[in-house]
Amino acid sequence: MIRFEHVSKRYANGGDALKDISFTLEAGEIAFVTGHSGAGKSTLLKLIAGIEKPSRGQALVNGQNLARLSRRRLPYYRRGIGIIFQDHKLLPELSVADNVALPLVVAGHHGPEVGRRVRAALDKVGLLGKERSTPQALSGGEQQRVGIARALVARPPLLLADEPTGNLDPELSREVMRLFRDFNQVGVAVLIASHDHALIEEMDARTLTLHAGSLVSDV
Ligand SMILES: Nc1ncnc2c1ncn2[C@@H]1O[C@H](COP(=O)(O)OP(=O)(O)OP(=O)(O)O)[C@@H](O)[C@H]1O
Repeated sequence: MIRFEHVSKRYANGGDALKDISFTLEAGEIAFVTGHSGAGKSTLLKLIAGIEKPSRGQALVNGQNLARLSRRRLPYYRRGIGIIFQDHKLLPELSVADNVALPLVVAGHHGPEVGRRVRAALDKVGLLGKERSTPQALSGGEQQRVGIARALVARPPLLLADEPTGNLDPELSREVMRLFRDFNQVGVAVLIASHDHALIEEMDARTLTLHAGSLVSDV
């Protein structure tokens, strides 16, 4: 699913955010990316999401060479990736159901199939019955679960999560992690950037550790 070979990233006005990173993530695998603030976690996810381009090395994701990803192809490439943000980025003026439906609508789906898939995604995260609510009417944990439903509604084979539990208490964090495990168990590859060591230990999953842009351990 992901193959990085000697990948480096230097921002135009900065130093090396990533240095000579090599790793693979197989289809259906789950792994954490950890490291202190500024270690390069978000940069790694941004490369995979096609938000930034690698400066050196070869990065392949879902069969796409990221250095050759054109602006025109980007929307198609992105459909293969579900992305979950710490601040979930839900649109406040839309209902929960319409927020979750967005990736399907953008991909050109319409009609009853959209409603059916939105309900199935909300059911998976335990939020059936909140379809007509607005995001503001939900708790932080519920909003995060709406973000997860939206990331997964189009059934992407790869899920990226950047500090998905940053704003949640330990119990809700565990719940979100259980959801990731469930999706992983049905074959979705999951890569989670987090600095929550307690949670990472509890999950007992593969962990890539970055330090000042270098990959210092992969266990
Ligand atoms: N757009 C940018 N332009 C220039 N430098 C950047 C940019 N984005 C990140 N950096 C730098 O790249 C390095 C890695 O940043 P990154 O955000 O990937 O780290 P992180 O591990 O995700 O940190 P945090 O846990 O604080 O989010 C940092 O030194 C940061 O200042």
